[in-house]
Amino acid sequence: MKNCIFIGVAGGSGSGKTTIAHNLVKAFKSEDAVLVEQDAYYTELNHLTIEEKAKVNFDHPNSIEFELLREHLLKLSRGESIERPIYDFKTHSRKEETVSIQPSKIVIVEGILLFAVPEIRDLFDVKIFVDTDADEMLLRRIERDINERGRTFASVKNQYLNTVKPMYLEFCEPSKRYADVIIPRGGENKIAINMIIAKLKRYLQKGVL
Ligand SMILES: Nc1ncnc2c1ncn2[C@@H]1O[C@H](COP(=O)(O)OP(=O)(O)O)[C@@H](O)[C@H]1O
Ligand SMILES: Nc1ccn([C@@H]2O[C@H](COP(=O)(O)O)[C@@H](O)[C@H]2O)c(=O)n1
Repeated sequence: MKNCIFIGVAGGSGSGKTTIAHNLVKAFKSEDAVLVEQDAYYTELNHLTIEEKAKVNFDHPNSIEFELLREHLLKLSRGESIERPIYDFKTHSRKEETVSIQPSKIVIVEGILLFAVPEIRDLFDVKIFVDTDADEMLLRRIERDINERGRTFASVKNQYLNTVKPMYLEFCEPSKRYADVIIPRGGENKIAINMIIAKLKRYLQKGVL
């Protein structure tokens, strides 16, 4: 018997997944909803130099330790806590420390490839796809990667053309077909976010979606 419901929030990089996922979590008491980010599960690449790491295709499903993510989600569903890794985008590696995440009635998971991997997709009770225009996603990514992830414009441009865009078209965008709800325009779509919150509040009161 599952002790929680899983809400998956997928969409392209820069589409607004993190913003939406945080807005959802914020609407509930801290013991009722938790967030697990797919980004925390990027595979450790200790055998590579930082220059080699920067060239890795981080948008292919093989770059993420989905087995560990699945194991952690199943633990949460059994009412057990997890130690979620912490990923550092500046060094392309996992930190030594972890974050303890307690089991909760609502578990929100966000990430670009959640619906592209059947073993993960199948866990979700509700699948939300954040659908934002490619030009807006790219502009947000350029700003964020330069300001927060220690990148240059040239590195963002090369990565976008070589891996981000082709992998989005191959894996992420086609996975939209599995979504139950598609949210246009991303993080600031308050009407869509409030409708989902209302549905989840009803689930907490009545135990049904
Ligand atoms: N609707 C929006 N309008 C403008 N900027 C936004 C919007 N939604 C998100 N952003 C900004 O774009 C960047 C990427 O958003 P984020 O939610 O982190 O996307 P994702 O998790 O899909 O990569 C962040 O800096 C965020 O503040
Ligand atoms: N070392 C890394 C690992 C991942 N990325 C990029 O992150 C994107 C996914 O994160 P979002 O928050 O944008 O959903 C993905 O597109 C990877 O290219 C990276 O640049 N470096």
